[in-house]
Amino acid sequence: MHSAKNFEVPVNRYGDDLESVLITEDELRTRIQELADATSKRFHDEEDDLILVCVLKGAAFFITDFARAMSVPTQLEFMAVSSYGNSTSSSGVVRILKDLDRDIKDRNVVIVEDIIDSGLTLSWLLKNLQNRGPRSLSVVTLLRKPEAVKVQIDLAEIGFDIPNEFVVGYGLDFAERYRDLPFVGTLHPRVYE
Ligand SMILES: Nc1nc2c(ncn2[C@@H]2O[C@H](COP(=O)(O)O)[C@@H](O)[C@H]2O)c(=O)[nH]1
Ligand SMILES: [Mg+2]
Repeated sequence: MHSAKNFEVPVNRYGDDLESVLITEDELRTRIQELADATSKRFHDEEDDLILVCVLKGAAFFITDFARAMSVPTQLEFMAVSSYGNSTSSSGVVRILKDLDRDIKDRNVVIVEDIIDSGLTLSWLLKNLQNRGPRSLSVVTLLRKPEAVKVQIDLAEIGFDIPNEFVVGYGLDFAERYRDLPFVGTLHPRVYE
C-alpha cells in the first residue's frame, strides 16, 4: 500500500490546499513506463493497432503519458460517463454522456482508468463494451483503493494500491480543480468544508 509519510508537498499553484503527497511525479513516470512495457508485451504480436479507451476526465493525463510510453501502435478513444450517486461515492447506475467514435468489434481494447474506488462504474463499463464484441477487453488502472472495492474486477495492470482516502492531482479533481497537479495527493479537510 502506497502511503504519504515520506513526501513533502512541493510548492504548487494551489498554495497550501494540499495536505500530503501520496505519489510523486518521479514515481508516476517510473511506474507508468512499467505499466506500458507490460501492456506492450501483451500485444506485441498483434496486427491491428491497440485501442486505448480513456474514461473522461480523470484518466486524461494518465492515458497521454501511458500511450507515449507504449512500444506498440495505439489509437485513442474517449468516453464520458456519469455515475449516479452522492458526491463521494458512485452507485453503479451509469449514463453515457459521450460514446466511443468507432466500432470495437474484433479489436483489442484496453480501458485506461484513473482510479478504482468501489469498482461499480468500471464493472458497468466492462459489460457495456463486452457487448460490442471486442477481440479482447482488459483494464489498466493507475490507482486502486483495495479497502473500498465492492465488486471484484479482473485487472491486467495496477499502478498503485492506495489507502481509502479522497485523492486529487494527475487528472483527479475536487470540484474540477487540482487535475493539473503533476503528483497525486490529499487535500486539507478545510478545502471540503
Ligand atoms: N478525485 C477523485 N475521484 C475519485 C476518487 N475515487 C473515485 N473517484 C471517481 O470515481 C470514479 C470511480 O468510482 P467507482 O466507485 O465507481 O470505482 C473514478 O473514475 C473517479 O472519477 C478519488 O479519491 N478522488
Ligand atoms: Mg475513472
